[in-house]
This record gives sequence, C-alpha cells and structure tokens, in this order.
Amino acid sequence: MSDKRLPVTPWPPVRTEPPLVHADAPGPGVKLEMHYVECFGCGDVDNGLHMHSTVGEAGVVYSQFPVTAAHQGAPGLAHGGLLACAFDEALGSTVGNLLRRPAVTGKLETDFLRPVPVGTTLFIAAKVDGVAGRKIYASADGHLDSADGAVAVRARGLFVQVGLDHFTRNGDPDALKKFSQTPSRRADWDINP
Ligand SMILES: CCCCC/C=C\C/C=C\C/C=C\C/C=C\CCCC(=O)SCCNC(=O)CCNC(=O)[C@H](O)C(C)(C)COP(=O)(O)OP(=O)(O)OC[C@H]1O[C@@H](n2cnc3c(N)ncnc32)[C@H](O)[C@@H]1OP(=O)(O)O
Repeated sequence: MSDKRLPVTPWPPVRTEPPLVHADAPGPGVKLEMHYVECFGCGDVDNGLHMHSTVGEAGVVYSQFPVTAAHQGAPGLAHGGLLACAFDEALGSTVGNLLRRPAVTGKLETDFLRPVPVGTTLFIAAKVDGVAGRKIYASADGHLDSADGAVAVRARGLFVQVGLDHFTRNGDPDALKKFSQTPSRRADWDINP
C-alpha cells in the first residue's frame, strides 16, 4: 500500500525530549488493569470497547480492541469514531502508565487505511514519541487480527499534562476516589511537569 495518504508533517511537530519512563511504571509483560471501571474504552461497560493492554519491550504498549456488532458504522464494519476512541484509549493508557503523569487528549488524528470488519480484533501498538513540558506526543498503529497484520488505522495524539484537580473540578468531585477504586491506582502521581 502506498504511504501517500499518511501525514508528511514532522512528528512530533515541536522539539521534544525523549520520554522518561517513570521508575514505578509497569514493566514488560505486565497486563494493565482498567484505569476506571466506567471507562468506555477499558472499563466494564455494556457495549464498550473492552480493551486490554500489556506493556511490551522498548516503551511499546500493546492493546487489543475486539470489534463486535455493537461497534458498527457501516453494515459489518467498525465505526470510525469508535476506532478513534480505541486509539485515544491505547495512547492515553500508554502515556498514563509509562510516564505516570495525568494527562488528557488535546489532539487526536487518525488515518483510516483499511476497513475494520466486525469480528476482527485490532492489535494496537502505541508508544510515547516525545515530551515538551506539559505536552506529550504519542503515536500508534492498529493491525488487523494479529500483531503483525496489515495496518488498518494509524493515529497520532497530543496529550497535555494536567493536575489531578482537572478531574475533580471539571468532572466528578469524587473522581479521585473513583479512580482509586481500581486497585493499582493511587492519587500519588507526579503532577508537576
Ligand atoms: C484520563 C484518565 C487519567 C486519570 C488519572 C488517573 C489514573 C489514570 C491511569 C492511567 C491512565 C490510563 C488510561 C487513560 C486512557 C484513556 C485516556 C483518554 C483521555 C481522554 O479522552 S481525555 C478527554 C478528552 N480531552 C479533554 O477533555 C481535554 C479538554 N481540553 C482541556 O481540558 C484543555 O484544553 C487542556 C487541558 C488540553 C489544555 O488546556 P490548559 O489551559 O491546561 O493548557 P493550554 O491551553 O495552555 O495548552 C497547553 C499546551 O498544549 C497546547 N495544546 C493544547 N491543545 C492543543 C491542540 N488541540 N492542538 C495543539 N496544541 C494544543 C497549547 O498550545 C499549549 O502549548 P504551549 O505550552 O506550547 O503554548
């Protein structure tokens, strides 16, 4: 397949430092827990994406999105918005777990290169590409049905580090308590850039 459709803009788009994996980050082979039970991407939600992620070598996090009939856009095919959601989850999980810096998606771009049929599983490989202050750049490839299957979707995201008060102030005042109900989550994250 020609790469003519892929972005030609430099990535990351600004000068960055290499990502510093946190000393307490889960290591290769560790299966990541859902970050929040009500998360549409990784939580225990009816018709959610039910994504599972595992830390790989060299700062890569592998996530799987099993595409079901509940995720259709066109008949028999995954909805593009839900595919973008899967990448938001995979990239956010990579940033959150490896850097242990609370961050939200500022920008997410996706290239849909091949259709993703219902019944397939998208194997997503994500990594952090660079950090510039609060700005964290990450990217991922989504492969059809196996880790080395054809690339169907590619994504690039900018995550912006926030204080934990972002979630209590803008969302649920009990957000931190709810996050911490997932056993591996603690409110003792590094919150300063
Ligand atoms: C999410 C859970 C985290 C909870 C933590 C606890 C446990 C988690 C554990 C593990 C995590 C695991 C999994 C996470 C999985 C999935 C995560 C899904 C994430 C989401 O789904 S999250 C929802 C969608 N997301 C939003 O709901 C954001 C709404 N938004 C805002 O809340 C503000 O907009 C904010 C905070 C983004 C920035 O606001 P702000 O005032 O703090 O800062 P400011 O505007 O100055 O931006 C600072 C620098 O970023 C540049 N910048 C910003 N936006 C840009 C853009 N679009 N394009 C280009 N550059 C951009 C500026 O240009 C500036 O750059 P510079 O410094 O160079 O000037």
